[in-house]
Amino acid sequence: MRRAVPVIVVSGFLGAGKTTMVNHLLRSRSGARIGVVVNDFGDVSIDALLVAGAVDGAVRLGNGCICCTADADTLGEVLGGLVAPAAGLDAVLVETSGLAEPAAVARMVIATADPRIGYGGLVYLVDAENLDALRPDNPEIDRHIALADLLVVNKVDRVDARTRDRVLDGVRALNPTAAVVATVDGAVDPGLLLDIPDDRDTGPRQLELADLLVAGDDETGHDDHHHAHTRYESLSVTADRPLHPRRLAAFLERPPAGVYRIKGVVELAGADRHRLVVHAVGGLLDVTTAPGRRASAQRSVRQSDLVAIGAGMDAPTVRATLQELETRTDETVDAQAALGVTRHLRTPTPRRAGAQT
Ligand SMILES: Nc1nc2c(ncn2[C@@H]2O[C@H](COP(=O)(O)OP(=O)(O)OP(=O)(O)O)[C@@H](O)[C@H]2O)c(=O)[nH]1
Repeated sequence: MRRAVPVIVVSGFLGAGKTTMVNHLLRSRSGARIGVVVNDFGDVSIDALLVAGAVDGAVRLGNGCICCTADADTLGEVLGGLVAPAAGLDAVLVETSGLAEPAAVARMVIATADPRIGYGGLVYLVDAENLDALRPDNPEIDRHIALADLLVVNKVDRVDARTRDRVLDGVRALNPTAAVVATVDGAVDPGLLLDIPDDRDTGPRQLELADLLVAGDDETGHDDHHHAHTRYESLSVTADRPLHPRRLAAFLERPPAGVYRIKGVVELAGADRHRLVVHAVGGLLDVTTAPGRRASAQRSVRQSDLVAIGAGMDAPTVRATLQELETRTDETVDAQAALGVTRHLRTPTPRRAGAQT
C-alpha cells in the first residue's frame, strides 16, 4: 500500500520567508516531487515550479487567509487532487498566509479523513531580524512557535551572532521539543522535511535512507558558515530482536527533543507480530503494513530499522531511547501491547489463513 502523501503546513509571520523557503525546496533538486498549495499564487515563482517539475502540483486557494476562507472540505478537495497517485507527488507544502492561524490549518489537514493524505507537521518560520520588535504587538507568535514541529529561524544573515543565538535560545525556551534550524533565505536541508526518493533518475545520484545516516555523521568542514546550522541530523538503529510495542508507541508519539520526524520498518514483539512501516511527525503516526516479507541477502526479515531525523537532537539520549525499544531477552510482551502501534494502521492488516506473523 502506498504511504500517505505527507502534507506539511508552512507558516510564519508576514515576511518571515515562507515563500523563499518553499521556492528553495522546489529548486533543491532533491528528487522529491513537491506539490504546493498557496494563498497567493503570485508568491511562488513559476520558474521554481518548472525547475521542480511540479507544475501540476500547484494550487491557489482563493484570496484571503486560508484558515478563514477554507474549511476542511475545501482543503481536502484541493489536497485530494494533489495526492492522487496520478500526480505522483512525494509531499505537499501548504503555505499559509502570514496572518493564518497555523493550528487551524493543521487541524484542517488532519481532519480531511482521506487515507492518501498524511499530516507532515507544522513548519514555522521565525524572522530573526524582526522577532523582538514583532512579539509585543503580536502575542500569537509565541503561541505559534510553541505549536511548531520544526522551527526555521530565518534571516540570520541580518543579525549578528549574539542576536542570532539569543533568538535561537528564545524559540527553544518557547518550544523545547521542536527541531530548530537557523537559515538564510529559508535554505533548510530538504532531507529534514522530505523523503528523498531513491528510484528516480533526476540527478547524479539519489540520496537513500542510508545516505541520510551518513549525512548525519559527516562532520567534514564547509566554507559555508551557515551550513552547520541548516543541516539536519539523523540517527538510526537496527534491532535484531522485535521492538517493544509500548515503548515504540511512546517514542513515536512523544519523541525526544529536536526530533522532527521518525521513519522505519519495524517488527513488533507480541503474540501476534506485525511487520510495519512507521512514519511519525508531531506525535502523529502513519502506520502501514510492510510490503513483502522477503529478506535480502544481508537483512533478516525480523530486523527493525528506525531513523530519527531532526535538528538540535541530543544524540546520546535519542540513540539510547532507540536502543531501548528492542525487547530484552528476558522480557515477555502481552498481545494487547501491539495495539499501541497497530491502532494507527490505516487499513487492517490483511490476513491469510494460517499466516504466521
Ligand atoms: N536578507 C534576507 N532576506 C530574506 C531572507 N529570507 C527571505 N528574505 C526576503 O524577505 C522578504 C520576504 O520573504 P518571503 O519569502 O516573501 O516571506 P513570506 O513569509 O512568504 O511573506 P508573506 O507571504 O508576505 O507573509 C523577501 O524580500 C525575501 O527575499 C533571508 O534569510 N535573508
